[in-house]
Amino acid sequence: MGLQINNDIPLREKNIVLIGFMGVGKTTIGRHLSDKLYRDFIDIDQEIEKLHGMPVPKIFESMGEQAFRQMEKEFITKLCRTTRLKIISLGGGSFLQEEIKQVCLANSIVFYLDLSWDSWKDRLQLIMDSRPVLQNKSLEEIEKLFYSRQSIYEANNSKVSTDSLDPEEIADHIIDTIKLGWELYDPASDAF
Ligand SMILES: Nc1ncnc2c1ncn2[C@@H]1O[C@H](COP(=O)(O)OP(=O)(O)O)[C@@H](O)[C@H]1O
Ligand SMILES: O=C(O)C1=C[C@@H](OP(=O)(O)O)[C@@H](O)[C@H](O)C1
Ligand SMILES: [Mg+2]
Repeated sequence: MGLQINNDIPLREKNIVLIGFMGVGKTTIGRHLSDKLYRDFIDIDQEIEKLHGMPVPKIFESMGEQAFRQMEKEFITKLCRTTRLKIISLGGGSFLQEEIKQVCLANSIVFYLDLSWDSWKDRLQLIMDSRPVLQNKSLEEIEKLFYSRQSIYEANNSKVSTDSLDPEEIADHIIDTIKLGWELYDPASDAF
């Protein structure tokens, strides 16, 4: 069965969902988008952390990755079905779950932050300690994981190549793209 787009939500009110590999900047750029578009920002990892009162690595350690994936699924599914006008940054592994992918594509505008491996590996030290999936892996193993996940992010509405752009430039690019879409496909709406 093909994807069923939810046409009950006006395009301008759809949540904007950011996807991409760990460390590409989903959380950082989501915050910029939220400031620039005057919309609430929801970072799924941070919501799960608040709910359980511990950081993601601790959740992985004490409850296991399976439990974390289940929380991700429940959280994202509910948000996508019940909210509008939000900026939502997912965790890099969430699109591995088919149900999450489907619910995001059906109800929101999905933006892929695409960063090359060469640029990404310069960022590894910044994120290494806070990403349990990267623990105890060699650079070669991480590279394999990086490439093995690229295809899952190809399910998107739009993507931006983020190499050599700073977060503000990336956010501006996303806003330009989204506004063009609004003007083309939802010109009559008075919403934002
Ligand atoms: N465009 C960018 N250029 C340089 N560094 C960036 C950029 N975007 C994010 N970063 C840095 O990369 C790290 C990971 O960013 P983060 O937003 O947490 O990524 P994600 O949520 O995709 O894992 C942070 O230290 C952040 O400051
Ligand atoms: O890719 C992954 O499997 C994960 C990515 C992380 O989020 P970021 O993509 O924001 O780093 C976080 O959800 C968790 O550590 C697992
Ligand atoms: Mg993040």
